[in-house]
Amino acid sequence: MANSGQKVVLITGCSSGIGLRIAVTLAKDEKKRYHVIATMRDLKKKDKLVEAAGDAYGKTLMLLPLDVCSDDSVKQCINNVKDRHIDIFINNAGVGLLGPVESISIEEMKRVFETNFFGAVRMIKEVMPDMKKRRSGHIVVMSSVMGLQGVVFNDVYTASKFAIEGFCESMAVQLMKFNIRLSMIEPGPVHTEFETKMMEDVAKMEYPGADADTIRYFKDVYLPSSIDIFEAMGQTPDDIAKCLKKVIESNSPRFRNLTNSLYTPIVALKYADETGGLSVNTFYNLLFNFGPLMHITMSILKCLTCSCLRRRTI
Ligand SMILES: NC(=O)C1=CN([C@@H]2O[C@H](COP(=O)(O)OP(=O)(O)OC[C@H]3O[C@@H](n4cnc5c(N)ncnc54)[C@H](OP(=O)(O)O)[C@@H]3O)[C@@H](O)[C@H]2O)C=CC1
Ligand SMILES: CC1=C(/C=C/C(C)=C/C=C/C(C)=C/C=O)C(C)(C)CCC1
Repeated sequence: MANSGQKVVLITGCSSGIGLRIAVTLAKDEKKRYHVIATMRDLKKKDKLVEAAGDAYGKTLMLLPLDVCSDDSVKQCINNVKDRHIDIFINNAGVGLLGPVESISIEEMKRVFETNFFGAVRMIKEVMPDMKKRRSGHIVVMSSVMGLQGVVFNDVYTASKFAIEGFCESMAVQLMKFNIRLSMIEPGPVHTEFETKMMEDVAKMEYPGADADTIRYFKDVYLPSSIDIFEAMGQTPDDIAKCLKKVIESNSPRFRNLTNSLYTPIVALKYADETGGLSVNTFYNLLFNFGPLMHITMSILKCLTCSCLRRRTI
């Protein structure tokens, strides 16, 4: 149970990746300011989290089952929280989807929206009324850089993150009247199971309905560039957890939070040209004209940021 003075934080999708690291980081806060309720849809997957939490498990961290796609599961979980009192709600659960749209069934697309959009909305609907009554609370939504800028062959995933961005942009104004903060975290590539799961799905893909050229652009042009970008720009779940901790500990939390400054110029393109031509053309050139150069550019970038050159000059 939370001590008086401790903030109750509920997080979705804590079986792996970013959610797991956020749960552990907050539960291990040196001043013990947080009582963390880490949730996952299948408690059989708890071992990694429990191990990473160490001594904090059972003290500042507890577990509850929660599937964001189920009304019953969401209600039951929130009803199991003492007085339904949640100070900080972190909506992290999410799934990816990659590939030519022609090859993806509408059912698969709906699953992505069910989790990334309706899952988040279902959670917010459940926790928000109690926050409104108390005139306090902070809702943090794990969006993505793909909630701000579309990325080729990520069409449906991008759409699901744009949807939640639009929802939050509208909600933030109303919530401010109730003294409830709303923040979004917008990471670029992060090394988690998200990446592994998508690559496994891609390896299994047979691309029904897609023509040979589209498959070639996806497999031989997009995928190698994407792997280069993950290698050069990829952050760790710990980077994201630290960024989120700063956001929840700020006196005036930012609404939008890009975690990787290397993405700022990419996102800025659409605001620099209201016709949208600049961003579409730049992305086209980056992928189809400079794609092969991407590997070299990213290797140089990686080298510069890993500080090996700087170390050698000392
Ligand atoms: N990795 C990346 O490059 C980026 C990720 N993000 C976002 O970060 C968030 C976390 O992803 P990440 O940690 O990378 O990926 P992981 O795949 O490691 O983690 C996703 C988590 O979401 C959970 N989840 C999926 N569906 C449900 C559901 N219906 N109910 C409850 N939990 C569910 C998974 O649980 P289970 O184990 O049961 O499947 C898992 O715990 C996502 O919202 C993602 O879109 C944003 C930008 C970049
Ligand atoms: C920037 C960029 C690319 C790829 C971006 C990627 C791969 C982003 C991944 C973001 C993730 C994984 C977000 C998760 O929510 C391209 C299209 C290769 C070429 C053009 C420039």
